[in-house]
Amino acid sequence: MDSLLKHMVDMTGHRDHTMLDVSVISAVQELAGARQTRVLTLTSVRGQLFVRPRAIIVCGSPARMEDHADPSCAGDPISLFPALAACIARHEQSADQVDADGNHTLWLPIWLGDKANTCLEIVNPTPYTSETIHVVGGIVSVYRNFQNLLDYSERDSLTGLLNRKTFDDQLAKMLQASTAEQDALALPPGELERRRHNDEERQWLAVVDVDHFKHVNDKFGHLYGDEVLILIANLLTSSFRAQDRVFRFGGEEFVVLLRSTSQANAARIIDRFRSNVETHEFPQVGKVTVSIGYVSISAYQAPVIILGQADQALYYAKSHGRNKVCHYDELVSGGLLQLIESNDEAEFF
Ligand SMILES: Nc1nc2c(ncn2[C@@H]2O[C@H](COP(=O)(O)OP(=O)(O)OP(=O)(O)O)[C@@H](O)[C@H]2O)c(=O)[nH]1
Repeated sequence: MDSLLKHMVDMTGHRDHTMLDVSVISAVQELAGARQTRVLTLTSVRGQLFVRPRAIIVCGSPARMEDHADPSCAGDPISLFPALAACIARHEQSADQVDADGNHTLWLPIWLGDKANTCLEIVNPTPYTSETIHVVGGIVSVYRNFQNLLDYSERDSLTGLLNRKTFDDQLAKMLQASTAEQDALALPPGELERRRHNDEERQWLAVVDVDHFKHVNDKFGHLYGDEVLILIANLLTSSFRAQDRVFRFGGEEFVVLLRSTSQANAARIIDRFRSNVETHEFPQVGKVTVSIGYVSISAYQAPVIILGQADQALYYAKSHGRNKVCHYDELVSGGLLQLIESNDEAEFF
């Protein structure tokens, strides 16, 4: 019981999804005496569910997060896990299976309403006792409640998108990934960006701002204004990939982090979203447009500089007709904007 309490205190002491994952699999591993425990992410891509491990603990080793060579890959199709697929389809609390080697696998989806984005997977050479299932079930309930709380603090209450607080963490993670790539190639700072060609994959940041939104509020009232923001949030979520991240920055401004794509693709994907908004019929309000500024993310630039560059491109779009997408680097190389220097002083603006 002491051990259970210790794990509960540890799990509920975190304010971060990664640490919570590590903590929950450590607890389950020890209390179930399992051979291996994993946290799986369940992602829906165009109606198909995919399974991707995000944390793992193997008996005798510490828990660790799973690294993925291709962050844009959603994982394996759920059809490779037939027992889990049936469990999700029937909205059940657990599924189990014994494989040819006699290993028992137990899956416990974490249901939040009618969606399960996370699942625990426990593998054991022997069947689970009812006491083990009972204890693990209790941990899963605490995990679910705590995930719910973390989600609540990370999301904007109007649109359900990630909020500004979460943006700082996510951008830092993307910059770290970019730095790791540079370090792996043993290149001096900035060299990776210099060597890149237009068709190479990079990370991107786009700032999206609704055009003449004040006019929407003034003419139709705040409730219709709010509805426009919710519908634009839905268009953002459906226009970008599950691996990209969409944030509401406040007011009528949104930020998108696009993972690993070429310049041509980034331009195409971002313009497709702009066009999706332009062609959407907003109830009562009719037509609404957005302006967008975007920039590639460089590991050696401060977040404030990256945001400042995307903002400059956005303001260029606003002052040149709106309903436009502008690429910061293109504006600079075309002599239409001045380069923002990434020196230490600039960070303080
Ligand atoms: N309904 C609603 N309005 C909001 C919210 N947050 C900010 N606003 C309004 O958004 C409007 C933003 O107006 P401006 O900054 O002048 O920008 P704009 O009218 O979109 O003009 P441009 O950006 O130049 O195209 C203001 O009227 C704010 O009151 C919100 O959560 N809901």
